[in-house]
Amino acid sequence: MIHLHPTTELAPRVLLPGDPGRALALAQHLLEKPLMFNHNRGLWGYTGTAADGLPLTIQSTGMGGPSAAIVVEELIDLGVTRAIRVGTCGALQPGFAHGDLVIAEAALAEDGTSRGLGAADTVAADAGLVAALRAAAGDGAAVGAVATTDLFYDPDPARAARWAEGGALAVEMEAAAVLQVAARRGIPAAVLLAVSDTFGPEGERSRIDEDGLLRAGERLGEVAAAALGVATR
Ligand SMILES: O=P(O)(O)O[C@H]1O[C@H](CO)[C@@H](O)[C@H]1O
Ligand SMILES: O=c1cc[nH]c(=O)[nH]1
Repeated sequence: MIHLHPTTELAPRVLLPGDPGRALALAQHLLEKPLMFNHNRGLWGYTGTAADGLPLTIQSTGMGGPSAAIVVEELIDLGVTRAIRVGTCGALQPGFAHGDLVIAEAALAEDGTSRGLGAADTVAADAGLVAALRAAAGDGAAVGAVATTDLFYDPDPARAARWAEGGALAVEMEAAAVLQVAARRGIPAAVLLAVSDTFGPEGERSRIDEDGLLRAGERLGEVAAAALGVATR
C-alpha cells in the first residue's frame, strides 16, 4: 500500500479513530497483545485479540476527509469488511454535555472529500451497524444526522447555525468521507462520536478536559467494539 505499510495481518473488522493517540489507548483498552502494524504517515494502526477471542484492528484515519478516505480505501484493499469510526465532535444542539455519545444515522456532506466521491447532500450509515450501536449504547446515545466539515476553525458561524437549524446533532470532520468510501466499495460502515466540545450563546467553545477525553475514548471503543460483535470484558 502507498500509505499503510502493514507488518501484520489485519482483522476484517476495524475501529477508526481520527487521533493516533486514541488508536493506541483503544488498543491497550480493548486488545490482548496488540501489535502496531502501521506507523507510516503517523497513522498508527494496531491489531490484537479482542474479548471474544477474535482479531480486531484499530486504525487511525488522521484528521479530515482526504486522509480518512485514503485510509479506508487501503484498509478495504487489505481485506477489511466492516468499519466503525470512533471520533469526537462538537455539539450543535443544546443539552449536550462533554462525553455524551452520538450515533450518526447519516452525515451531511459539507466536506470536499465526500462530495468529490459523488456524495449527494447526505451519506447514510449502514442500518445494521446503526442498530447494533443503538443496542450497545443503550439509552445513553443521541441518534441522528451529523455534519461533516473541512474546517475545525470555521470563520463563518452561519454554516454551523444552518446545520443546527436543519437538525444536525453535531459537527466533525471524517464521517461523510468514511461512509462514502465504504458505500462505494460495498462494505458496511457507521459512526459513533463523543462530544468533546460544546458552544455557548456567542459560539464560545468549551473543550472537554484530558481525563474526560480519555474516558470518552474508552467508552467509544467499548460501545463500537460491542456493535462489531465483540463482547465487552
Ligand atoms: O477525534 P477525532 O476522531 O480526530 O475527530 C475529530 O477531532 C478532530 C478535530 O479536533 C477531527 O478529526 C474531528 O473529526
Ligand atoms: O468542534 C469540534 C469538535 C470535534 N471535532 C470537530 O470537528 N469539531
